[in-house]
Amino acid sequence: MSKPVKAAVFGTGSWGTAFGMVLADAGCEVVLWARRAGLVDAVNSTRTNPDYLPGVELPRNLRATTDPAEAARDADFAVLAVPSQTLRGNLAEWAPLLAPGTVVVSLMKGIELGSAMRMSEVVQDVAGIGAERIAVVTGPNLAREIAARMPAAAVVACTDEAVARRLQAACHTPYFRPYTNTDVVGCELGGAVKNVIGLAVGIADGMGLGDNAKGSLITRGLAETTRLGAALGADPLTFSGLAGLGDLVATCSSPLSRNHTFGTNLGKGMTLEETIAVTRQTAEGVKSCESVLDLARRHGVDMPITETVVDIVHEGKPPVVALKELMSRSAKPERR
Ligand SMILES: NC(=O)C1=CN([C@@H]2O[C@H](COP(=O)(O)OP(=O)(O)OC[C@H]3O[C@@H](n4cnc5c(N)ncnc54)[C@H](O)[C@@H]3O)[C@@H](O)[C@H]2O)C=CC1
Ligand SMILES: O=C(CO)COP(=O)(O)O
Repeated sequence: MSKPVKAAVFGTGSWGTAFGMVLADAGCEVVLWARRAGLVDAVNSTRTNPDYLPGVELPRNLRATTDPAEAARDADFAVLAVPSQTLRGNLAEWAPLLAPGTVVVSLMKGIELGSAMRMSEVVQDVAGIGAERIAVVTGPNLAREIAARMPAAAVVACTDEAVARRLQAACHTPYFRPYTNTDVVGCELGGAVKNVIGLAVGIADGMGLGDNAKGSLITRGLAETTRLGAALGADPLTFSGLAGLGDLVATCSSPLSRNHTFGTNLGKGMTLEETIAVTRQTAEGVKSCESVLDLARRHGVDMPITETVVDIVHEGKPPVVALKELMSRSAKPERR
């Protein structure tokens, strides 16, 4: 019998834990790395993650450790599931622990502030490994639904299709259906910008603007994501797939989405401070709206919805004023 695939998951939050379950259900031996010993003890002794996925029973072939070296040892895949803005610092510690053959997998949907780098670029920069050893998992994958083993499709992207296929096999279960893609740039941008559009739709929902506004924001949000992608060399068709439209639909319709909920609270009139205070998990779009806009400006791409989100979230512009400005932009053809 062949040895089981070993996966280390760095980050025992909502998605790290839920994706660890997917890998375990697909037959991998999974080790989660967590910062806090208390959480590691809970995972190993009660087979639950009470902080992030209360009430969900974890598979037997999944355990946790606070020791990154133990997690990384002999791993076929090192899966990264920490907030995007902490990745650089975290990976500086973990990269020396990775074996030369380990494939690094990013679950993160963000753009780094300051550098405007995608997560796979940060991995390349910090770990010094080639693009053929870096993969991305993205798509409409709300962690709580996946942890309940509700059906979903996803994209596993790597410039090396053979590596994408290996990862596909490692995370394919009866309820989780991964498709391969070699357009890493498009897949990462789809995930990162959808969080920003999710904030915009949440704000509109909080303001009670209705479903036409939601449909309009999703579609025009996808248009500006596609423009950015085209400028960065992505395949525009990626954005009509799971990493683009699929993820937007899930995030923008679900009360489980942190970005959508964050936006809804702002749209209802909460201040930024109040909204942050009631948000317990990572809402990536809050920081990444600024780095996405930075990236767009570096490439001369117009992203009016993203700009509006930055104005509301970081410049304190009242949503009603921002809406008026967005609606009174000059008339344009739908495609340009
Ligand atoms: N939750 C979801 O449904 C999905 C999340 N994602 C993406 O996955 C990434 C992780 O998100 P979640 O797991 O949902 O977030 P989370 O907030 O549930 O968990 C984040 C984890 O990172 C750890 N962490 C926080 N700061 C850290 C630091 N400075 N150093 C090391 N670890 C730190 C936390 O302790 C926690 O274990 C994000 O980029 C998110 O956009 C992608 C798809 C689905
Ligand atoms: O990316 C997600 C679903 O695919 C999760 O969205 P939130 O981070 O907004 O919860």
